[in-house]
Amino acid sequence: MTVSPCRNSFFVEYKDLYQFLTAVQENCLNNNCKQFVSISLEIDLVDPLVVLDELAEVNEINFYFENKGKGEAIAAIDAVATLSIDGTDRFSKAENFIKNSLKNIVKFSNDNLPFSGPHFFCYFSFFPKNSQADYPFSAATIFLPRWQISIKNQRCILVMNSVVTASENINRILQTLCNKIDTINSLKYYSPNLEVFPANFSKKSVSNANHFKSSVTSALEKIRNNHLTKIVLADALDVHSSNDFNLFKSLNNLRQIHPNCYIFSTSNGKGQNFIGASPERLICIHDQKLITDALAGSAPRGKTPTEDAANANLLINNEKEKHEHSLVIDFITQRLSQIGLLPQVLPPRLRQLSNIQHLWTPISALVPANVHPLKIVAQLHPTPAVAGAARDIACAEIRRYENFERGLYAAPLGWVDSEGNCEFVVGIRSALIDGDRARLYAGAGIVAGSDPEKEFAEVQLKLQALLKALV
Ligand SMILES: C=C(O[C@H]1C=CC=C(C(=O)O)[C@@H]1O)C(=O)O
Repeated sequence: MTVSPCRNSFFVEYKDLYQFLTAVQENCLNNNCKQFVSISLEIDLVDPLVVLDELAEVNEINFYFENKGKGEAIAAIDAVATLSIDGTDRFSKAENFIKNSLKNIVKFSNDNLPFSGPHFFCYFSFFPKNSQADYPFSAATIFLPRWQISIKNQRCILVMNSVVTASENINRILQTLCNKIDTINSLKYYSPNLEVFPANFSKKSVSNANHFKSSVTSALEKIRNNHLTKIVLADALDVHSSNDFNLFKSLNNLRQIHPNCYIFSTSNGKGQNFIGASPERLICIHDQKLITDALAGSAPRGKTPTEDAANANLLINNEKEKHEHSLVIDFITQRLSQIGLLPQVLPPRLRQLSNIQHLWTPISALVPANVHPLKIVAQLHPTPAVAGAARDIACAEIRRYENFERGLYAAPLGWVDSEGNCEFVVGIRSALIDGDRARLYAGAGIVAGSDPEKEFAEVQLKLQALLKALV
């Protein structure tokens, strides 16, 4: 079998790649084993969201992650290895799965390619086990994608992860890669316009306004009685559209409307997707430098610059909002210290989104090489920005007050690479999409001094920002 030509620069690497695969296969023969190869190549610039839209199949798992502000986007399509589990030890099992898989992966890559090499994509549920029996996602899913397309600094990298066995036809692997590059090269760059059509939606709150407000009132009573100091209560909105939701257009809208949020989407390979635009980074580790966000305390954006500045000023000086925020800083610094890190609290600032602004304090730390990113995720999730304080009491109360499954809402999702780099966000301002149905989720932190009316309005504001993007 001969391999037909594709992109010019691929020829440069072709000989090396052939030799690499032959050597891997020889090893498989000698040791009677199979191995994974992770091949990274630079390709012509393409929008990973377009690739996702064109190449993802309904029956395959996938993941999309974009931060427009950072000029980064990554799409992971189909899986060569997957772990789906639940339970309180889901983070440590995920860590072991990644570590064991990496022992059996051989990399082919030029140095200095961004997002090169194997990346494991992970998403977790808020609680260790979902109580809704037919909730469509496991409490933890970790996968090594078959295809990964990413953009960083205007460079586009394709990663193919594949299995090599003693009997594998190496030319077939190369032909598959070549065909994929050709297909991707033939895709048009998408014009980044907003596509907001007059919505033909019917909407129904899962709880109803009174249920939410009376839960806040009851929680405030528990706060007064010192049962807890903070609880984050969420609301869900069910939306029924006259057509199936268009994920690609909805994600494109989200990235236009929320350029400084993390846009994410993941599919379970059975037709359901979880998507959103989150302002909250759980952790990002790059070259052992960790950064995490304490994000809590909110105010609406103003309609004029003067009103906006007044709202910001009120937020920065509001004792109730500052208390709500400081509980998150205290929790994060304590939890990082417990695993031997030395957290540095950076100067506080505002995170201003299109419709809402938040108190924001980034926290940094150096991560020793022996501390896996998922150990830190396990240590931090859920922070008081999405659960409350004391955490376990708040989580038990959340189960009692909320009459829907949180599932992936407010839980970590992101990627880990083979060098200990990672990025995880908290899946807030999110929606579960199933054909023509969507369930939207958003919440608000309740502390002493919270007003049920205002908290309800804050949640509605967050839900509207998401709803506006759905088509
Ligand atoms: C729990 C959510 O937001 C959290 C993150 C930022 C600000 C928050 C607040 O001010 O209540 C929440 O703690 C959500 O949007 O679903």
